[in-house]
Amino acid sequence: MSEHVLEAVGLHRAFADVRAVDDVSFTLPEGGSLGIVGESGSGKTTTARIIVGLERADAGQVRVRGRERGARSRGRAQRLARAREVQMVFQDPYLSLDPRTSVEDVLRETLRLHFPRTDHDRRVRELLDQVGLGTRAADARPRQLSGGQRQRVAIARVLAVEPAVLVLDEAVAALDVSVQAQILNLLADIREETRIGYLFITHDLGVVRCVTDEVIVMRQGRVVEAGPTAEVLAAPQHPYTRLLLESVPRPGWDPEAIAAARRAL
Ligand SMILES: Nc1ncnc2c1ncn2[C@@H]1O[C@H](COP(=O)(O)OP(=O)(O)OP(=O)(O)O)[C@@H](O)[C@H]1O
Repeated sequence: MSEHVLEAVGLHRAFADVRAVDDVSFTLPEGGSLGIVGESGSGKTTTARIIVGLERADAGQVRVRGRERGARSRGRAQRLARAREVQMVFQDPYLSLDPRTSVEDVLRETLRLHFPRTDHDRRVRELLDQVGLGTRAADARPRQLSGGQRQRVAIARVLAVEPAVLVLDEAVAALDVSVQAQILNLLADIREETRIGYLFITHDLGVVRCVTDEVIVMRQGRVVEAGPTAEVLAAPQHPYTRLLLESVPRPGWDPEAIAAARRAL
């Protein structure tokens, strides 16, 4: 068995004449956390969507625990098994939560689908507990919850599937800074407990610093720098990474300042 829970090898994806993803490779160790950073349009989301299976690659391979992730799965059992390999948390959980379904029912639906023969009462309580939602939240509908609570529900739902890898695409970008910190702490705790591997897609170097062990920096579809997060942030080798670091107005980035600085690069 591979020591890497996730491997991306030579991924390519073009849209017309735009090379959105241009020979991207990386590995994620079991229980590890890898950040993908880069400014808007650098290819982060397309890479994430290929990993999850929402987008096809023109070339390259994605392997989970050493097994190639096929393009299409036939049959229900295969589709469910594939879903258990990689799950995704999006920026806005509101869009992916049904407004009429209570938190508890969201979790029950997922558990029924993936684990029809287990005790769901206990597991629902465990999941709520794991994401720091009280039993009172169990009956709530999404609109009755704050943004941070909704993101906790989205995280509980993906944990219910017990995935090998969690892809988080700007998962805290829409939240207030103090709530961001709570969710990032929660994700760090969950990683320690579950050993699920994280792939963090973000434009925010603060997030990368907080929750990743390794980072890759993308520019125009290519990986321009890769390494341990602490090293890359402390001593960036590529001018583009240095530029990204210099253009960080806390707590996030100002895309216009980056664009202006890039033109001067
Ligand atoms: N479905 C699509 N059709 C055409 N072009 C696309 C499509 N998806 C992405 N692109 C293009 O591919 C490039 C990479 O986009 P991508 O969304 O992956 O970058 P990103 O780094 O995630 O940016 P952002 O942070 O803004 O989401 C961009 O030039 C984008 O316009």
